Amino acid sequence: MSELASNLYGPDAFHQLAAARGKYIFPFALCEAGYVTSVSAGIAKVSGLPGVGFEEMVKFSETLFGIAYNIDEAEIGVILLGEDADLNVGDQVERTHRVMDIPVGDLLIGRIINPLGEPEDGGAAIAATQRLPVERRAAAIMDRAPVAVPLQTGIKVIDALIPIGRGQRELILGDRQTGKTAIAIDTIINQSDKNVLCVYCAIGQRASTVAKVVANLREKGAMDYTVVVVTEGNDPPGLKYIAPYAATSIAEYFMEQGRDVLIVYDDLTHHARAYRELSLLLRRPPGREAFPGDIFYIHSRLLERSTHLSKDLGGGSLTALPIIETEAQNISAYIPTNLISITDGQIYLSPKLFELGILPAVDVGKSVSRVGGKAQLPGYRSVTGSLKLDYAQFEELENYARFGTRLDEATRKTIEHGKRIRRWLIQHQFNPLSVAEQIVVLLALTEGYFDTIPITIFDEAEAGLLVASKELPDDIKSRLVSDKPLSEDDKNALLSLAKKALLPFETAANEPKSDRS
Ligand SMILES: Nc1ncnc2c1ncn2[C@@H]1O[C@H](COP(=O)(O)OP(=O)(O)OP(=O)(O)O)[C@@H](O)[C@H]1O
Repeated sequence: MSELASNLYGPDAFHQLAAARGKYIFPFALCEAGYVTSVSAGIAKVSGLPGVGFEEMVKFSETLFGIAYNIDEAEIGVILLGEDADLNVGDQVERTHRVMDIPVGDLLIGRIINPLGEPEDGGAAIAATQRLPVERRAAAIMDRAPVAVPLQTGIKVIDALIPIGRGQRELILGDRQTGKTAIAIDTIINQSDKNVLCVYCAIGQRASTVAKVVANLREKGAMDYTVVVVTEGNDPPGLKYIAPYAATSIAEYFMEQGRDVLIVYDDLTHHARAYRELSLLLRRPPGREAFPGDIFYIHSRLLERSTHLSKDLGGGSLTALPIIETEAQNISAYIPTNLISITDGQIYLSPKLFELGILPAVDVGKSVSRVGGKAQLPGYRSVTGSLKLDYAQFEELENYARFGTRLDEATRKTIEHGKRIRRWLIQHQFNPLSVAEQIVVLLALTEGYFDTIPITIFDEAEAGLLVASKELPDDIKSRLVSDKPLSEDDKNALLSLAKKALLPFETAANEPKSDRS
């Protein structure tokens, strides 16, 4: 039955089967069909499909499909993958004998599609020759290689202090409107010359927000190497639920070709809510915050698919940047803690820093990268030495300094140094910096060259040094991005360049009284 049935929908395949068997088969076959017993927002209950498998696609009409999700003897619960307006009790449902899949391939680059593989950019239908199931098994442990190559984001605070490696899962979390999407988009934009393909998966976002993101990607030329998978806020919950899995299959296809891929899930809070909605409608028992018991599993099986494949499998990588929205800075809520424990680190965005205009509003103390440090370029490691510690000390001392306490010389110096680190970490959106540009300034900063420059003219001084760094010999520039630490000679060359470039900005007094930053 199954061999025959799997060919029900392909007449050519049917005749091939007949020829292979060498006997005549009637060109029609029995079809297993049931009927709809109830319909509720995004879910249909169906009776009469005794042979249906878990996650099998079922067909309601030429345009409406669903995924069999709750399999009971009497009835199955189906997640609808489209609008249910025309679906009525009593309508016929057929089995398709296949699981849900999505077109994959180079044809998708530069396109905007929905999780069913249909174009959303007004372009031609996707004529991909290959399809992959949306739910796939993650690579086995022996098929994985350690994370060893950095994924440069072009964002100073991340590349210097919370580095990300190719194949890593790094969570971006923070309250609403704290710049989460901005970090992901800047990272995509920075991949223009890095040979990294990108997949941006918008889950349950407002159409205007997605349009803005796509416009920014287009303007910066990033659509040339990006696929956008989109579901909007008013889409059925079934589409929102499958969106990240479909996007991951598209990304995995490229990874399995040996390419480096970056995927952004924006955001998994909407995904978790869509799954909660479906689970409650399917009458699955609710748990904490009314989420079903397998809410951890839906995210862990998704993020486990991001990895760095071993050389034997082509050496491709899939780096994931899942985004989660917190409420009232509560990072210990259910979904954020789940995601924190699944991923290899998190970048926490603080609304307090955002209000102060310290953008990107990354809270360095609450952010961590558990595997990226090993992948960070040695050039960074030679210069970032005490940066994190100096900054943490500054943040601690800054609180005391607020009370107007009289400060000793050492404390005052630590605070002045910390202020300059903070100033350096501020970076405008759409302004990614190259590795060389970051390391040149970073070295001068950690060596205290900026401490004698009034903070009010810090930006001008930094810009002056960046202009001067363009004159660096090419061999030094290439060594900055190599896999070797900086030699003493190179360090000295960089420092003497910094000294010369910063000289005009220095003043005799290194503690401006009008300093308000
Ligand atoms: N580094 C930056 N420099 C300047 N503006 C920034 C920066 N980062 C974010 N912004 C601005 O902050 C606002 C919020 O950013 P964004 O939309 O990325 O936040 P979000 O946390 O993703 O929001 P939401 O919760 O709605 O998803 C935007 O107007 C964006 O332009």
